[in-house]
Amino acid sequence: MEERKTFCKMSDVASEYEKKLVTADEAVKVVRSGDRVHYGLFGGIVRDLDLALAKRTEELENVLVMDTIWNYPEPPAILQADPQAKHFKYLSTHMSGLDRKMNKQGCCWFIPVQFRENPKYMAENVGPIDVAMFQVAPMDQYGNFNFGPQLAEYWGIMKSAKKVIVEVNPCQPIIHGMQNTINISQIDLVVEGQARPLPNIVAKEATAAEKKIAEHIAERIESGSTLQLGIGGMPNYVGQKIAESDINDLSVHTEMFVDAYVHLYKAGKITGNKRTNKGKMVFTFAMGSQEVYDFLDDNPMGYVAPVDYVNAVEVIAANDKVVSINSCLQVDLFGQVNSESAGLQHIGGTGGQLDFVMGAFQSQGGKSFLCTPSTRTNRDGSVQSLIMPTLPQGSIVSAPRSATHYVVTEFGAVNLKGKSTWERAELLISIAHPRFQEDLIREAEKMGIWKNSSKVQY
Ligand SMILES: CC(=O)SCCNC(=O)CCNC(=O)[C@H](O)C(C)(C)COP(=O)(O)OP(=O)(O)OC[C@H]1O[C@@H](n2cnc3c(N)ncnc32)[C@H](O)[C@@H]1OP(=O)(O)O
Ligand SMILES: CCCC(=O)O
Repeated sequence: MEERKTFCKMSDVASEYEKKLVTADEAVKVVRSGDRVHYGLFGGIVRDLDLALAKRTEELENVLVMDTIWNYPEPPAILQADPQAKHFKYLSTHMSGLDRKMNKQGCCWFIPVQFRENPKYMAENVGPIDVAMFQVAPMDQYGNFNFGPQLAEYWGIMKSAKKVIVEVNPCQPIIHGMQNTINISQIDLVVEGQARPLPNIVAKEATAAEKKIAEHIAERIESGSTLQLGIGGMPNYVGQKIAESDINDLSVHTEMFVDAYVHLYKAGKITGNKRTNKGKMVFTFAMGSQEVYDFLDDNPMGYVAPVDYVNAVEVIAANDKVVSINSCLQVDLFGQVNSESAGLQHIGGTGGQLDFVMGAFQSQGGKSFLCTPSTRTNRDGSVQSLIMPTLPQGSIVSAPRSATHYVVTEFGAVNLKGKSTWERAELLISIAHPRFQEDLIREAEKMGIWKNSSKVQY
């Protein structure tokens, strides 16, 4: 990005806005064949600009378009216009269910990332970003546009962006925090988009196994903890269990802000009495129901910050009793955790899972929990154990065995830190489904990681 003035004089703000204001169709004319375009993050991904770019499909070749998680119900307009990916290649640094579907159809690719490092990848590694587009709230009297409840790697993207286009969405809430606005002087073009509510992500109801998992975790949370909860029915149910318990004096330092925090706040459980950013609920993006966005709107307790701050291991660890709760897909008997793939099929990125696993462990009195139901019923009706001897071919190790702290299934929670290979095998088998335990013991014996065997049996 060329050097830009940081701020506009207040008297210039309105005229600068008028000069830069164009329609979506005019704005996307800056995109050329071969360009790399960023579409924005989470609930700030552009819609009107996507529709306008789709109209140019036939005249463009080899345009790379990046996002994080596409959360709208229908695919991007550019891919509806170009389902064979002949003109646009779509790339995601995480992937939602819909991104996964597009991936299976061959028109969406994954970029593996460690979430805290995303700003640096965007600034220095992906190559120049020719056009960065993202949604913002309407401009204020000082010429600043609020990014809404998503910040993560925006400033990294801005460092390498040659052109910056904002799509104003009056439904973007105003979020308090650090580096949470961009000035009109830092923007090339402004498009006034439609007022579109942010994606309403309602957590699934927790299953019976997830409820048991949540209970095992809630038993291990002490008053005075700082929480990081992931997405889904299980973390939400943990929130519900805490709200009903006598656990008190909780704080929030989390990657993603979800509904559970609103419920905990309403139950009087959040005091914000932690060491860093006292009184603030710190996050790098919010994704939840409309209640989350309404709660955070102009709420001085909310504090959005860049992901290289929020997810930095030392920043997480600076608070005491950090409790990190995330889901995974499979765990092997060494304690290696796969949260990303079913064999070769990509499911979702690891995001900030490892950042919080490491940060929580380093925090005084901290704990991280990686959770999975003990079994999965496949489409053909067969049941498989998700505690397995080794991860299947093609699986991704998201948390290495050296990092894994607590693993939780509906049968209990075990702490693997400092444990030998046979102790790990024993602990993990103790929380596997009973119908698979004998098989797992036999496999552990063959692998040389059972107490009475120290040699691999070929
Ligand atoms: C966003 C945050 O959580 S912030 C904190 C840190 N980040 C993370 O922890 C990221 C890593 N974790 C994740 O991405 C998620 O928690 C996941 C993918 C592990 C689980 O997410 P959930 O929403 O609980 O999974 P869900 O049950 O909806 O399954 C998602 C997909 O994975 C498939 N799947 C789930 N479990 C398995 C499994 N054990 N084996 C194979 N496939 C599986 C499902 O079939 C589904 O596929 P489909 O939508 O293509 O049919
Ligand atoms: C994009 C990051 C989301 C996650 O951590 O899962």
